[in-house]
Amino acid sequence: MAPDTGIEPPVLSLRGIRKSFGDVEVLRGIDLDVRRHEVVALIGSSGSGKSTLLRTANLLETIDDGQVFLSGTDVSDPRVKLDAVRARIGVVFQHYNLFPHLSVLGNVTLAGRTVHRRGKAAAERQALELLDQVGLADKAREFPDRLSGGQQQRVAIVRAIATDPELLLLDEITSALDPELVGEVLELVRTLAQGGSTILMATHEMAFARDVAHRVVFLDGGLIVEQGTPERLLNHPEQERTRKFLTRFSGTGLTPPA
Ligand SMILES: Nc1ncnc2c1ncn2[C@@H]1O[C@H](COP(=O)(O)OP(=O)(O)OP(=O)(O)O)[C@@H](O)[C@H]1O
Repeated sequence: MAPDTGIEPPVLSLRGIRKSFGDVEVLRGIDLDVRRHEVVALIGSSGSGKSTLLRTANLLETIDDGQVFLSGTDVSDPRVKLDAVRARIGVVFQHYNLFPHLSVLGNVTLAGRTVHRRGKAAAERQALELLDQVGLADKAREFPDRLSGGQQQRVAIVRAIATDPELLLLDEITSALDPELVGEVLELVRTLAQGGSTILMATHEMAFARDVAHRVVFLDGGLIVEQGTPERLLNHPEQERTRKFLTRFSGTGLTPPA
């Protein structure tokens, strides 16, 4: 689905975000918009601040300076209730973080019940529908430790979308998976992207970013160095730093940049 043309405010708008840990300034003034139905891939070296950026978007990390707007509302205003903001954003982390003492159905149902105060029966019905759509209905009564990593991560994604979030933040969601399990998780993200979800994802999967993202953003030294369509940025980077990063990446033999 094509991104919104710009009449509505962006779903996410980061303005002048700065964040330090001790003496180290990890984000040094980040401006970034994500429009409705847009899929934005955040790339950069390990330690460049991708996760920190995602965490500031969800207000899991306090910011030192700047503002975070969600659909036009300044949610970094201290008077805004954090839970209400987080309920509007789905987050999936590298490690699936499923509740081990709850079944798959329990994990997915809990999200709908907590955020939307849905009744148990309605939440379970919706959870089962979602699990069915991703081919995991037969795992509904299982506990997470009986599932493969790929299946657990797909459940984590279903849990994140069970609340109908305005924005999905995906933080290196395939990094902890065995290579043979990566495909099934990426396939689910591709389906969500094609269905019009608004997604900001930190990823090392360049081929996937090229395929699925509308825009790729290269982060380095706490700044956005360059951004553009996947084709432009990955094939014809304008900045020396982007070129170096992509060359280094291709040198690993993992995910060729072009
Ligand atoms: N809670 C924290 N306390 C102190 N330093 C932190 C904290 N979180 C992150 N950092 C530091 O901030 C920098 C950026 O980390 P971040 O995890 O955002 O990078 P990243 O680009 O996501 O890396 P990776 O690709 O390895 O996940 C790193 O130097 C990291 O050590």
